[in-house]
Amino acid sequence: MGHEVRYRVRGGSQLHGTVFVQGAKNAVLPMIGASLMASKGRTVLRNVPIIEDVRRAVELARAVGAKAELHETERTLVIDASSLSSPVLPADIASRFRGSFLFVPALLHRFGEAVIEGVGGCNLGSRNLDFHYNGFKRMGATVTEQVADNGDGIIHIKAGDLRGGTLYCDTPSHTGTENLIMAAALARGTTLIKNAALEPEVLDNIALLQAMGAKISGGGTGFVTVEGVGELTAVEHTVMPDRIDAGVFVMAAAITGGDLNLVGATLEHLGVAADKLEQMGVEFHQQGAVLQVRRDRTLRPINVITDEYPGFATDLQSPIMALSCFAEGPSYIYERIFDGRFKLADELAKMGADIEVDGNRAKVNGPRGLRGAEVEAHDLRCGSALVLAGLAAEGETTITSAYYLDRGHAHTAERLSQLGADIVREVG
Ligand SMILES: CC(=O)N[C@H]1[C@@H](OP(=O)(O)OP(=O)(O)OC[C@H]2O[C@@H](n3ccc(=O)[nH]c3=O)[C@H](O)[C@@H]2O)O[C@H](CO)[C@@H](O)[C@@H]1O
Ligand SMILES: C=C(OP(=O)(O)O)C(=O)O
Repeated sequence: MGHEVRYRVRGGSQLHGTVFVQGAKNAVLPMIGASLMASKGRTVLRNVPIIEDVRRAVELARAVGAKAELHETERTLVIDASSLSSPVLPADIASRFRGSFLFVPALLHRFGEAVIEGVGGCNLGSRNLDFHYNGFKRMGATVTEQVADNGDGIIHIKAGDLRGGTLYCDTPSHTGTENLIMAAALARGTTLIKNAALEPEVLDNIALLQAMGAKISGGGTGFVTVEGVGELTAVEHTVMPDRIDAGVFVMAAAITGGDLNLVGATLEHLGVAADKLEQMGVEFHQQGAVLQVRRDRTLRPINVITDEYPGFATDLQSPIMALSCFAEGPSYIYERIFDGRFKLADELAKMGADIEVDGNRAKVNGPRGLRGAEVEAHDLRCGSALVLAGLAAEGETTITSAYYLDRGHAHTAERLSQLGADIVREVG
Protein backbone atom coordinates (compact mmCIF):
# COMPACT_ATOMS: atom_id res chain seq x y z
CA MET A 1 0.00 0.00 0.00
CA GLY A 2 2.97 2.38 0.45
CA HIS A 3 2.66 5.42 2.69
CA GLU A 4 -0.37 6.28 4.80
CA VAL A 5 -2.50 9.04 3.25
CA ARG A 6 -4.42 11.45 5.49
CA TYR A 7 -6.63 14.43 4.83
CA ARG A 8 -6.98 17.22 7.39
CA VAL A 9 -10.09 19.36 7.05
CA ARG A 10 -11.03 22.46 9.07
CA GLY A 11 -14.75 22.97 8.84
CA GLY A 12 -16.80 26.11 8.63
CA SER A 13 -16.09 27.62 5.19
CA GLN A 14 -18.88 27.98 2.69
CA LEU A 15 -17.80 26.80 -0.75
CA HIS A 16 -18.16 29.08 -3.76
CA GLY A 17 -16.80 29.02 -7.29
CA THR A 18 -16.24 26.76 -10.26
CA VAL A 19 -15.05 23.17 -10.15
CA PHE A 20 -14.16 20.79 -12.99
CA VAL A 21 -15.80 17.38 -12.70
CA GLN A 22 -13.26 14.64 -13.39
CA GLY A 23 -13.61 11.87 -15.97
CA ALA A 24 -15.54 8.85 -14.73
CA LYS A 25 -13.64 6.16 -12.85
CA ASN A 26 -16.27 3.55 -13.66
CA ALA A 27 -16.15 4.41 -17.36
CA VAL A 28 -12.39 4.59 -17.84
CA LEU A 29 -11.65 1.24 -16.16
CA PRO A 30 -13.68 -0.90 -18.61
CA MET A 31 -12.28 1.26 -21.43
CA ILE A 32 -8.73 0.34 -20.44
CA GLY A 33 -9.85 -3.30 -20.54
CA ALA A 34 -11.48 -2.72 -23.96
CA SER A 35 -8.34 -1.09 -25.36
CA LEU A 36 -6.44 -4.35 -24.77
CA MET A 37 -8.77 -6.02 -27.29
CA ALA A 38 -7.25 -4.01 -30.17
CA SER A 39 -4.31 -6.04 -31.47
CA LYS A 40 -3.03 -3.21 -33.67
CA GLY A 41 -2.53 0.52 -33.21
CA ARG A 42 -2.76 2.82 -30.22
CA THR A 43 -5.88 3.69 -28.24
CA VAL A 44 -6.09 7.26 -26.92
CA LEU A 45 -8.37 7.94 -23.95
CA ARG A 46 -8.98 11.57 -23.04
CA ASN A 47 -10.43 13.17 -19.89
CA VAL A 48 -8.89 10.34 -17.85
CA PRO A 49 -9.21 10.95 -14.09
CA ILE A 50 -5.82 10.98 -12.38
CA ILE A 51 -6.80 8.61 -9.60
CA GLU A 52 -5.11 5.64 -7.96
CA ASP A 53 -7.37 3.10 -9.71
CA VAL A 54 -6.21 4.41 -13.08
CA ARG A 55 -2.57 4.20 -11.96
CA ARG A 56 -3.20 0.56 -10.92
CA ALA A 57 -4.92 -0.16 -14.25
CA VAL A 58 -1.92 1.26 -16.12
CA GLU A 59 0.41 -0.97 -14.05
CA LEU A 60 -1.80 -3.96 -14.78
CA ALA A 61 -1.89 -3.21 -18.52
CA ARG A 62 1.91 -3.11 -18.47
CA ALA A 63 2.03 -6.36 -16.47
CA VAL A 64 0.21 -8.18 -19.29
CA GLY A 65 2.58 -6.68 -21.87
CA ALA A 66 0.82 -3.54 -23.14
CA LYS A 67 2.63 -0.25 -23.57
CA ALA A 68 0.64 2.26 -21.54
CA GLU A 69 1.55 5.92 -21.06
CA LEU A 70 -0.46 8.09 -18.71
CA HIS A 71 0.07 11.77 -19.53
CA GLU A 72 -1.19 13.26 -16.29
CA THR A 73 -1.15 16.94 -17.21
CA GLU A 74 -3.05 16.21 -20.44
CA ARG A 75 -5.32 13.67 -18.66
CA THR A 76 -4.66 11.37 -21.59
CA LEU A 77 -3.84 7.69 -21.65
CA VAL A 78 -2.22 6.05 -24.68
CA ILE A 79 -2.32 2.26 -24.86
CA ASP A 80 -0.59 0.06 -27.40
CA ALA A 81 -1.74 -3.53 -26.92
CA SER A 82 -0.17 -4.94 -30.07
CA SER A 83 2.23 -7.21 -28.19
CA LEU A 84 0.54 -8.59 -25.07
CA SER A 85 2.75 -11.15 -23.39
CA SER A 86 0.91 -12.66 -20.41
CA PRO A 87 -2.64 -13.80 -19.53
CA VAL A 88 -1.90 -13.48 -15.81
CA LEU A 89 -3.39 -10.67 -13.69
CA PRO A 90 -0.88 -10.68 -10.82
CA ALA A 91 -2.23 -10.48 -7.27
CA ASP A 92 -0.08 -7.55 -6.14
CA ILE A 93 -1.79 -5.23 -8.65
CA ALA A 94 -5.09 -6.93 -9.48
CA SER A 95 -6.19 -7.29 -5.87
CA ARG A 96 -5.98 -3.53 -5.31
CA PHE A 97 -8.93 -2.50 -7.48
CA ARG A 98 -12.18 -3.91 -8.81
CA GLY A 99 -11.58 -2.84 -12.38
CA SER A 100 -8.86 -5.50 -12.75
CA PHE A 101 -11.58 -8.02 -13.55
CA LEU A 102 -12.50 -5.94 -16.59
CA PHE A 103 -9.25 -7.09 -18.25
CA VAL A 104 -10.57 -10.67 -18.48
CA PRO A 105 -12.42 -10.48 -21.86
CA ALA A 106 -9.35 -9.06 -23.61
CA LEU A 107 -7.11 -11.79 -22.19
CA LEU A 108 -9.63 -14.48 -23.19
CA HIS A 109 -9.64 -13.19 -26.76
CA ARG A 110 -5.92 -12.56 -27.02
CA PHE A 111 -4.63 -15.70 -25.22
CA GLY A 112 -7.61 -18.07 -24.98
CA GLU A 113 -7.26 -17.87 -21.21
CA ALA A 114 -7.07 -15.54 -18.22
CA VAL A 115 -5.52 -16.21 -14.83
CA ILE A 116 -6.84 -13.99 -12.07
CA GLU A 117 -4.67 -14.03 -8.98
CA GLY A 118 -6.86 -11.52 -7.15
CA VAL A 119 -9.74 -9.05 -7.54
CA GLY A 120 -9.96 -5.98 -5.35
CA GLY A 121 -12.30 -3.08 -4.88
CA CYS A 122 -13.92 -1.57 -1.85
CA ASN A 123 -14.88 -4.00 0.87
CA LEU A 124 -18.64 -3.49 0.91
CA GLY A 125 -19.72 -6.97 2.04
CA SER A 126 -20.24 -9.77 -0.47
CA ARG A 127 -19.22 -8.85 -4.01
CA ASN A 128 -19.93 -11.90 -6.11
CA LEU A 129 -18.80 -12.55 -9.67
CA ASP A 130 -21.09 -15.46 -10.53
CA PHE A 131 -22.95 -13.54 -13.28
CA HIS A 132 -19.60 -12.99 -15.04
CA TYR A 133 -18.50 -16.63 -14.64
CA ASN A 134 -21.87 -18.03 -15.71
CA GLY A 135 -21.89 -15.79 -18.77
CA PHE A 136 -18.35 -16.78 -19.79
CA LYS A 137 -19.30 -20.46 -19.30
CA ARG A 138 -22.39 -20.08 -21.51
CA MET A 139 -20.07 -18.73 -24.18
CA GLY A 140 -17.95 -21.88 -23.97
CA ALA A 141 -15.35 -21.04 -21.32
CA THR A 142 -14.34 -23.22 -18.38
CA VAL A 143 -13.76 -21.62 -14.98
CA THR A 144 -11.69 -23.34 -12.31
CA GLU A 145 -10.43 -22.18 -8.94
CA GLN A 146 -7.18 -23.33 -7.42
CA VAL A 147 -5.83 -22.41 -3.99
CA ALA A 148 -2.32 -20.93 -3.93
CA ASP A 149 0.29 -21.80 -1.26
CA ASN A 150 -0.64 -18.66 0.69
CA GLY A 151 -4.32 -19.67 0.72
CA ASP A 152 -5.51 -17.15 -1.90
CA GLY A 153 -7.86 -18.34 -4.63
CA ILE A 154 -6.57 -18.21 -8.20
CA ILE A 155 -9.22 -18.26 -10.93
CA HIS A 156 -8.36 -19.79 -14.27
CA ILE A 157 -10.71 -19.10 -17.18
CA LYS A 158 -10.07 -20.97 -20.42
CA ALA A 159 -11.84 -20.19 -23.66
CA GLY A 160 -10.34 -21.50 -26.86
CA ASP A 161 -13.02 -19.92 -28.99
CA LEU A 162 -15.83 -17.91 -27.39
CA ARG A 163 -19.23 -18.23 -29.09
CA GLY A 164 -22.32 -16.06 -28.74
CA GLY A 165 -25.36 -17.19 -26.80
CA THR A 166 -28.19 -16.01 -24.60
CA LEU A 167 -26.81 -14.60 -21.36
CA TYR A 168 -28.33 -12.81 -18.41
CA CYS A 169 -27.54 -11.04 -15.17
CA ASP A 170 -29.75 -12.02 -12.19
CA THR A 171 -29.57 -8.34 -11.25
CA PRO A 172 -28.20 -5.69 -13.62
CA SER A 173 -24.55 -5.88 -12.60
CA HIS A 174 -22.50 -2.91 -13.75
CA THR A 175 -19.15 -4.60 -14.43
CA GLY A 176 -20.95 -7.90 -15.20
CA THR A 177 -22.74 -6.26 -18.13
CA GLU A 178 -19.52 -4.62 -19.34
CA ASN A 179 -17.57 -7.88 -19.17
CA LEU A 180 -20.21 -9.87 -21.04
CA ILE A 181 -20.52 -7.19 -23.75
CA MET A 182 -16.73 -7.15 -24.21
CA ALA A 183 -16.53 -10.95 -24.29
CA ALA A 184 -19.34 -11.04 -26.88
CA ALA A 185 -17.84 -8.31 -29.07
CA LEU A 186 -15.22 -10.66 -30.57
CA ALA A 187 -17.10 -13.94 -30.03
CA ARG A 188 -18.42 -16.06 -32.88
CA GLY A 189 -22.10 -15.35 -33.60
CA THR A 190 -24.71 -13.25 -31.82
CA THR A 191 -25.15 -12.74 -28.08
CA LEU A 192 -28.20 -11.47 -26.23
CA ILE A 193 -27.64 -10.15 -22.70
CA LYS A 194 -30.84 -9.85 -20.67
CA ASN A 195 -31.21 -7.64 -17.64
CA ALA A 196 -28.20 -5.60 -18.70
CA ALA A 197 -27.17 -2.60 -16.58
CA LEU A 198 -28.33 0.86 -17.70
CA GLU A 199 -25.60 2.98 -16.06
CA PRO A 200 -24.30 5.87 -18.22
CA GLU A 201 -20.77 4.43 -17.88
CA VAL A 202 -21.95 1.18 -19.48
CA LEU A 203 -23.34 3.21 -22.39
CA ASP A 204 -20.09 5.17 -22.69
CA ASN A 205 -18.17 1.92 -22.88
CA ILE A 206 -20.57 0.66 -25.56
CA ALA A 207 -19.89 3.89 -27.51
CA LEU A 208 -16.14 3.22 -27.34
CA LEU A 209 -16.58 -0.40 -28.45
CA GLN A 210 -18.83 0.69 -31.34
CA ALA A 211 -16.19 3.17 -32.46
CA MET A 212 -13.69 0.28 -32.33
CA GLY A 213 -15.92 -1.66 -34.74
CA ALA A 214 -18.11 -3.71 -32.38
CA LYS A 215 -21.74 -4.32 -33.38
CA ILE A 216 -23.80 -3.60 -30.29
CA SER A 217 -27.44 -2.55 -30.05
CA GLY A 218 -29.96 -2.09 -27.25
CA GLY A 219 -27.69 -0.24 -24.82
CA GLY A 220 -29.85 1.43 -22.17
CA THR A 221 -32.84 -0.88 -22.72
CA GLY A 222 -31.92 -3.82 -20.49
CA PHE A 223 -31.57 -6.11 -23.55
CA VAL A 224 -28.21 -5.77 -25.28
CA THR A 225 -27.49 -7.60 -28.54
CA VAL A 226 -23.91 -8.07 -29.68
CA GLU A 227 -22.98 -9.47 -33.08
CA GLY A 228 -19.42 -10.75 -32.90
CA VAL A 229 -16.87 -9.24 -35.29
CA GLY A 230 -13.42 -10.45 -36.38
CA GLU A 231 -11.35 -7.64 -34.87
CA LEU A 232 -11.52 -4.33 -33.05
CA THR A 233 -9.40 -1.33 -33.95
CA ALA A 234 -7.70 1.23 -31.73
CA VAL A 235 -9.51 4.60 -31.61
CA GLU A 236 -9.61 7.87 -29.67
CA HIS A 237 -12.37 8.44 -27.10
CA THR A 238 -13.20 11.05 -24.46
CA VAL A 239 -14.30 9.59 -21.12
CA MET A 240 -17.65 10.89 -19.81
CA PRO A 241 -17.74 13.04 -16.64
CA ASP A 242 -17.92 11.22 -13.31
CA ARG A 243 -21.46 11.51 -11.96
CA ILE A 244 -20.38 10.38 -8.48
CA ASP A 245 -17.63 13.01 -8.32
CA ALA A 246 -20.28 15.55 -9.45
CA GLY A 247 -22.68 14.32 -6.76
CA VAL A 248 -20.06 14.74 -4.05
CA PHE A 249 -19.42 18.35 -5.13
CA VAL A 250 -23.17 19.00 -5.16
CA MET A 251 -23.23 17.79 -1.57
CA ALA A 252 -20.15 19.87 -0.71
CA ALA A 253 -22.16 22.94 -1.75
CA ALA A 254 -25.18 21.64 0.16
CA ILE A 255 -23.39 20.78 3.41
CA THR A 256 -21.59 24.16 3.58
CA GLY A 257 -24.55 26.24 2.38
CA GLY A 258 -22.54 27.36 -0.63
CA ASP A 259 -22.99 27.67 -4.38
CA LEU A 260 -20.94 26.05 -7.12
CA ASN A 261 -20.69 25.78 -10.90
CA LEU A 262 -19.88 22.17 -11.81
CA VAL A 263 -18.24 22.10 -15.25
CA GLY A 264 -19.18 18.93 -17.11
CA ALA A 265 -21.91 17.75 -14.72
CA THR A 266 -25.22 16.53 -16.13
CA LEU A 267 -28.27 16.58 -13.88
CA GLU A 268 -29.79 13.60 -15.69
CA HIS A 269 -26.77 11.44 -14.77
CA LEU A 270 -27.55 11.92 -11.08
CA GLY A 271 -30.83 10.04 -11.59
CA VAL A 272 -33.04 9.96 -8.49
CA ALA A 273 -30.23 11.48 -6.40
CA ALA A 274 -30.99 14.86 -8.03
CA ASP A 275 -34.63 14.66 -6.89
CA LYS A 276 -33.67 13.64 -3.37
CA LEU A 277 -31.21 16.51 -3.09
CA GLU A 278 -33.84 18.93 -4.37
CA GLN A 279 -36.23 17.65 -1.71
CA MET A 280 -33.54 18.35 0.87
CA GLY A 281 -33.37 21.98 -0.27
CA VAL A 282 -30.66 22.01 -2.96
CA GLU A 283 -31.37 24.15 -6.03
CA PHE A 284 -30.11 23.06 -9.46
CA HIS A 285 -29.86 25.03 -12.65
CA GLN A 286 -28.47 23.21 -15.70
CA GLN A 287 -26.89 25.69 -18.09
CA GLY A 288 -25.68 23.65 -21.02
CA ALA A 289 -22.74 21.59 -19.83
CA VAL A 290 -22.43 23.49 -16.53
CA LEU A 291 -24.57 22.59 -13.54
CA GLN A 292 -25.18 25.41 -11.07
CA VAL A 293 -25.99 24.29 -7.57
CA ARG A 294 -26.68 26.11 -4.33
CA ARG A 295 -28.29 25.60 -0.94
CA ASP A 296 -29.36 28.56 1.12
CA ARG A 297 -32.36 27.17 2.97
CA THR A 298 -32.69 24.75 5.86
CA LEU A 299 -31.81 21.15 4.99
CA ARG A 300 -34.85 18.89 5.12
CA PRO A 301 -34.60 15.18 6.07
CA ILE A 302 -34.81 12.54 3.37
CA ASN A 303 -35.75 8.94 2.59
CA VAL A 304 -33.22 7.16 0.34
CA ILE A 305 -33.40 3.71 -1.25
CA THR A 306 -30.32 2.76 -3.29
CA ASP A 307 -30.94 1.12 -6.63
CA GLU A 308 -29.38 0.54 -10.02
CA TYR A 309 -29.41 3.50 -12.44
CA PRO A 310 -31.51 5.62 -12.71
CA GLY A 311 -32.22 4.86 -9.05
CA PHE A 312 -30.27 6.45 -6.20
CA ALA A 313 -26.63 5.38 -6.75
CA THR A 314 -25.17 3.32 -3.92
CA ASP A 315 -21.91 5.23 -4.41
CA LEU A 316 -23.72 8.41 -3.27
CA GLN A 317 -25.29 6.72 -0.26
CA SER A 318 -22.39 7.43 2.11
CA PRO A 319 -22.14 11.09 1.08
CA ILE A 320 -25.87 11.64 1.65
CA MET A 321 -25.60 9.98 5.05
CA ALA A 322 -23.09 12.68 6.02
CA LEU A 323 -25.36 15.40 4.62
CA SER A 324 -28.41 13.98 6.44
CA CYS A 325 -26.71 14.55 9.80
CA PHE A 326 -27.43 18.27 9.27
CA ALA A 327 -31.09 17.87 8.19
CA GLU A 328 -33.93 19.09 10.40
CA GLY A 329 -35.33 15.69 11.43
CA PRO A 330 -34.76 11.95 10.91
CA SER A 331 -33.62 10.62 7.53
CA TYR A 332 -34.03 7.00 6.45
CA ILE A 333 -31.52 5.16 4.26
CA TYR A 334 -32.09 1.68 2.82
CA GLU A 335 -28.97 0.20 1.14
CA ARG A 336 -30.14 -2.43 -1.35
CA ILE A 337 -27.04 -3.00 -3.48
CA PHE A 338 -24.31 -3.91 -0.98
CA ASP A 339 -24.71 -5.71 2.35
CA GLY A 340 -21.77 -4.06 4.13
CA ARG A 341 -21.79 -0.36 3.33
CA PHE A 342 -22.53 1.26 6.70
CA LYS A 343 -19.09 1.37 8.36
CA LEU A 344 -19.33 5.12 7.90
CA ALA A 345 -21.99 5.37 10.64
CA ASP A 346 -19.45 4.54 13.39
CA GLU A 347 -16.99 7.08 12.01
CA LEU A 348 -19.64 9.82 11.88
CA ALA A 349 -20.60 8.87 15.46
CA LYS A 350 -17.03 9.80 16.50
CA MET A 351 -17.87 13.29 15.20
CA GLY A 352 -21.12 13.44 17.18
CA ALA A 353 -23.63 11.98 14.70
CA ASP A 354 -26.61 9.97 15.92
CA ILE A 355 -27.21 7.11 13.46
CA GLU A 356 -29.10 3.90 14.20
CA VAL A 357 -28.13 0.99 11.94
CA ASP A 358 -30.26 -2.11 11.59
CA GLY A 359 -28.97 -4.50 8.92
CA ASN A 360 -29.07 -2.63 5.64
CA ARG A 361 -31.26 0.19 6.98
CA ALA A 362 -30.08 3.30 8.80
CA LYS A 363 -31.90 6.12 10.55
CA VAL A 364 -29.95 9.35 10.77
CA ASN A 365 -31.24 11.53 13.57
CA GLY A 366 -30.65 15.11 12.48
CA PRO A 367 -29.84 17.81 13.06
CA ARG A 368 -26.53 17.24 14.83
CA GLY A 369 -23.75 19.76 14.75
CA LEU A 370 -20.65 17.63 14.08
CA ARG A 371 -17.24 18.30 15.66
CA GLY A 372 -13.84 17.42 14.24
CA ALA A 373 -12.30 14.06 15.17
CA GLU A 374 -9.87 11.46 13.88
CA VAL A 375 -11.84 9.14 11.62
CA GLU A 376 -11.02 6.33 9.21
CA ALA A 377 -12.00 5.94 5.55
CA HIS A 378 -13.03 2.27 5.35
CA ASP A 379 -13.77 2.54 1.65
CA LEU A 380 -13.78 5.13 -1.14
CA ARG A 381 -17.20 6.67 -0.54
CA CYS A 382 -16.78 6.46 3.22
CA GLY A 383 -13.75 8.68 2.55
CA SER A 384 -15.66 11.23 0.48
CA ALA A 385 -18.48 11.30 3.04
CA LEU A 386 -15.97 12.01 5.83
CA VAL A 387 -14.49 14.89 3.83
CA LEU A 388 -18.01 16.32 3.49
CA ALA A 389 -18.64 15.89 7.22
CA GLY A 390 -15.29 17.57 7.93
CA LEU A 391 -16.19 20.57 5.74
CA ALA A 392 -19.20 21.30 7.95
CA ALA A 393 -17.85 20.17 11.34
CA GLU A 394 -16.55 22.47 14.03
CA GLY A 395 -12.76 22.20 14.35
CA GLU A 396 -10.37 19.83 12.63
CA THR A 397 -11.14 16.40 11.19
CA THR A 398 -8.35 13.99 10.30
CA ILE A 399 -9.26 11.26 7.83
CA THR A 400 -6.90 8.29 7.90
CA SER A 401 -6.60 5.39 5.41
CA ALA A 402 -7.39 7.98 2.77
CA TYR A 403 -5.74 5.98 -0.04
CA TYR A 404 -9.32 4.78 -0.56
CA LEU A 405 -10.46 8.30 -1.33
CA ASP A 406 -7.58 8.70 -3.78
CA ARG A 407 -8.71 5.50 -5.52
CA GLY A 408 -11.65 7.38 -6.99
CA HIS A 409 -11.35 11.16 -6.64
CA ALA A 410 -8.63 13.24 -8.31
CA HIS A 411 -6.96 16.26 -6.69
CA THR A 412 -9.54 16.40 -3.90
CA ALA A 413 -7.65 18.83 -1.67
CA GLU A 414 -6.68 21.15 -4.54
CA ARG A 415 -10.17 21.31 -6.01
CA LEU A 416 -11.85 21.92 -2.64
CA SER A 417 -9.22 24.50 -1.58
CA GLN A 418 -9.91 26.51 -4.73
CA LEU A 419 -13.54 26.70 -3.63
CA GLY A 420 -12.59 28.06 -0.21
CA ALA A 421 -12.23 24.89 1.87
CA ASP A 422 -9.45 24.47 4.42
CA ILE A 423 -8.15 21.00 3.53
CA VAL A 424 -4.73 19.44 3.10
CA ARG A 425 -3.54 16.02 2.00
CA GLU A 426 -0.64 14.49 3.91
CA VAL A 427 1.44 11.44 3.05
CA GLY A 428 3.74 9.56 5.41
C1 LIG B 1 -15.59 -0.54 -11.16
C2 LIG B 1 -17.05 -0.29 -11.04
O1 LIG B 1 -17.73 -0.03 -12.03
N1 LIG B 1 -17.56 -0.33 -9.82
C3 LIG B 1 -18.97 -0.02 -9.61
C4 LIG B 1 -19.77 -1.25 -9.91
O2 LIG B 1 -19.29 -2.32 -9.09
P1 LIG B 1 -19.70 -3.80 -9.47
O3 LIG B 1 -19.80 -3.92 -10.94
O4 LIG B 1 -18.79 -4.69 -8.73
O5 LIG B 1 -21.15 -3.88 -8.89
P2 LIG B 1 -22.31 -4.86 -9.39
O6 LIG B 1 -23.34 -4.04 -10.07
O7 LIG B 1 -21.69 -5.99 -10.13
O8 LIG B 1 -22.83 -5.44 -8.01
C5 LIG B 1 -24.06 -5.07 -7.43
C6 LIG B 1 -24.55 -6.20 -6.59
O9 LIG B 1 -24.74 -7.37 -7.39
C7 LIG B 1 -24.10 -8.49 -6.81
N2 LIG B 1 -23.52 -9.33 -7.87
C8 LIG B 1 -22.79 -8.73 -8.86
C9 LIG B 1 -22.18 -9.51 -9.84
C10 LIG B 1 -22.33 -10.90 -9.77
O10 LIG B 1 -21.79 -11.64 -10.60
N3 LIG B 1 -23.07 -11.46 -8.78
C11 LIG B 1 -23.67 -10.70 -7.81
O11 LIG B 1 -24.35 -11.22 -6.92
C12 LIG B 1 -22.97 -7.89 -5.94
O12 LIG B 1 -22.60 -8.78 -4.91
C13 LIG B 1 -23.60 -6.61 -5.44
O13 LIG B 1 -24.37 -6.89 -4.29
O14 LIG B 1 -21.15 -1.01 -9.66
C14 LIG B 1 -21.42 -0.71 -8.28
C15 LIG B 1 -22.93 -0.58 -8.14
O15 LIG B 1 -23.39 0.49 -8.89
C16 LIG B 1 -20.68 0.55 -7.87
O16 LIG B 1 -20.84 0.71 -6.48
C17 LIG B 1 -19.20 0.42 -8.17
O17 LIG B 1 -18.59 1.69 -8.03
C1 LIG C 1 -17.44 0.58 -4.87
C2 LIG C 1 -16.74 1.40 -5.61
O1 LIG C 1 -15.79 1.08 -6.51
P1 LIG C 1 -15.16 -0.34 -6.86
O2 LIG C 1 -16.23 -1.15 -7.49
O3 LIG C 1 -14.10 0.03 -7.83
O4 LIG C 1 -14.65 -0.93 -5.58
C3 LIG C 1 -16.98 2.84 -5.61
O5 LIG C 1 -16.61 3.48 -6.61
O6 LIG C 1 -17.53 3.35 -4.63
